[in-house]
Amino acid sequence: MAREEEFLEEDPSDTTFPESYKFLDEIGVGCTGVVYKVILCLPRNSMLVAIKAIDLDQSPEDIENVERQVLTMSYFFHPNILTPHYFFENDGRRIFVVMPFMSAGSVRSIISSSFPHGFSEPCIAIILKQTLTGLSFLHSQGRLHRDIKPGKILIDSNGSVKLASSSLMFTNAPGTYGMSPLQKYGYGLKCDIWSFGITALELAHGCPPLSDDHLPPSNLNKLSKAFNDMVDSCLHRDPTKRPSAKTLLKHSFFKKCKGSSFLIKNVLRGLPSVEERFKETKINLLARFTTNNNNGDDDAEGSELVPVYPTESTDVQKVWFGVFVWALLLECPPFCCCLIPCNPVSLI
Ligand SMILES: Nc1ncnc2c1ncn2[C@@H]1O[C@H](COP(=O)(O)OP(=O)(O)OP(=O)(O)O)[C@@H](O)[C@H]1O
Repeated sequence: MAREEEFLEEDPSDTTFPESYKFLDEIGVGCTGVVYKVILCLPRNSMLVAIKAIDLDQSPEDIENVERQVLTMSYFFHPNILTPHYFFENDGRRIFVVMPFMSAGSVRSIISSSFPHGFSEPCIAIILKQTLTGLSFLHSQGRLHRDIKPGKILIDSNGSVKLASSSLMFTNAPGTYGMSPLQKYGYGLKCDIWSFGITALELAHGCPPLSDDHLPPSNLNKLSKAFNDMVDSCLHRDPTKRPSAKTLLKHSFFKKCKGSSFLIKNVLRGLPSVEERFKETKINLLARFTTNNNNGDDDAEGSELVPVYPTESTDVQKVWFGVFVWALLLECPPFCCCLIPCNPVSLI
């Protein structure tokens, strides 16, 4: 029996005590808390897992809402969806979500550490195809993802790719931000396709279309027609004209997709561990923070240094503005159809 299946058969009550776990390292941080690499210490089945500690003080949601969302996520079983094993509350302030440990971490952290100018197209195709397969599954269940981005795409050491989520939503969830246009026009799932297109650009260039000066990277035209055409279709200004995830999977860009071994050889081999990469990110941020704090500011000396953790969330409006400027600068880029006003709601 696979170790993961053994773990799931363990008496759940044993796995919902913090004492059952040994916290090893921080491996990431999100908007709502820190993610740790952890060993489950139960005598029979010790194994590596990841635990996301959702800090309820930082979360806009109340505890019942967070628990309901995590519970919903745990019902989705698909090879390309990261399904949490368990969750439990700790001291009334944090919810620990226990999930499979994806040893290569997120695509965002891989890009930041080792691929600042993006991946080769065969690698992009492997990552995106598995992501899209997971997304297509969610959509077939009538669920929106709402947060497709490289930070939510996780890779394991065997090259398998899983889509993580903190907040899956019912397509007809009432009263939620951005939901009214979705309900009115009935194309809610297509906002995930838009985000998927932006994610594809980020994988190809190492950054989303929001760099400080908004200039497109110099290698923008080196991408194949199939890639540009695929992104183009995702970023269509009219959501009804964007393909569904299922249709997109049939796009020629994914036709000759290579296997996971190609990803292992060309991306994962030699990659620093996820904890080393996170440590490096923190050091870099602290250094940048220190420099900014001391630049021409005499009063900064002696002032208290507060380390700022990187959050991997992107400022949506900035991304859209970035795409807008890229499209203008390239005159007739493949994704010029996304020349739209920078109003998030108009895009959804
Ligand atoms: N299961 C996991 N295995 C390995 N690394 C993970 C795992 N889950 C998260 N990480 C790492 O931690 C980082 C932060 O994850 P997290 O889900 O908190 O980010 P986030 O997208 O900002 O979250 P949210 O917006 O839901 O708070 C990821 O980008 C990834 O590098």
